[in-house]
Amino acid sequence: MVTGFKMTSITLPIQNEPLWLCSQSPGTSPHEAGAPLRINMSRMSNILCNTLHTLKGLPADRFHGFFKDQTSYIRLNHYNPCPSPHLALGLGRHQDSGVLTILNEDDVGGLEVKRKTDGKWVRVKSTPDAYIINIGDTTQRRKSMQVWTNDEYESVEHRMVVNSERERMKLLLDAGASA
Ligand SMILES: O=C(O)CCC(=O)C(=O)O
Ligand SMILES: [Fe+2]
Repeated sequence: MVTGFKMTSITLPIQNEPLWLCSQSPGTSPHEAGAPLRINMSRMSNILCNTLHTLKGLPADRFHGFFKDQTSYIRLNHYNPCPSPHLALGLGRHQDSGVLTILNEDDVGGLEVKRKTDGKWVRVKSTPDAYIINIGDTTQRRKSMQVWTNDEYESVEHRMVVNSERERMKLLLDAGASA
């Protein structure tokens, strides 16, 4: 049994004006701290959807109506250091649901994707100022990027490997279409 490892995830729905991310700087209200981030990531997912569709020859606004009552979330994942990283995963293998997920890789690292050609797990390199875009899988059928593009964009299986010494914080945006 692995003891002393904990992964915590906080989820903030975008649509319903819920909780705000806590501000770390004294004197800044949570509202001021959270708003720019939330809006920018939400806008980024719209721009990305349009771009991905345009690249495939689809009209950019083809799916706008699908986001009328969007089910998007911002998530904050926190992974404690794990004393036995070879015995535990921060997050097991999965494909993201929904339309797409936006995240970035920090210098702690640990995100791995399963390469389709040989089934090997490959570590994602940390690239400053770059974002990773995960294509949503088919579990929600009509509401995933893979289905919308007729499998032209395929979702990838991924997992999180933990670090023995350093904690890891990860901010993600899960873009989801109307329920
Ligand atoms: O924390 C990460 O780097 C990835 C987490 C992830 O894949 C997820 O929450 O869906
Ligand atoms: Fe994921």
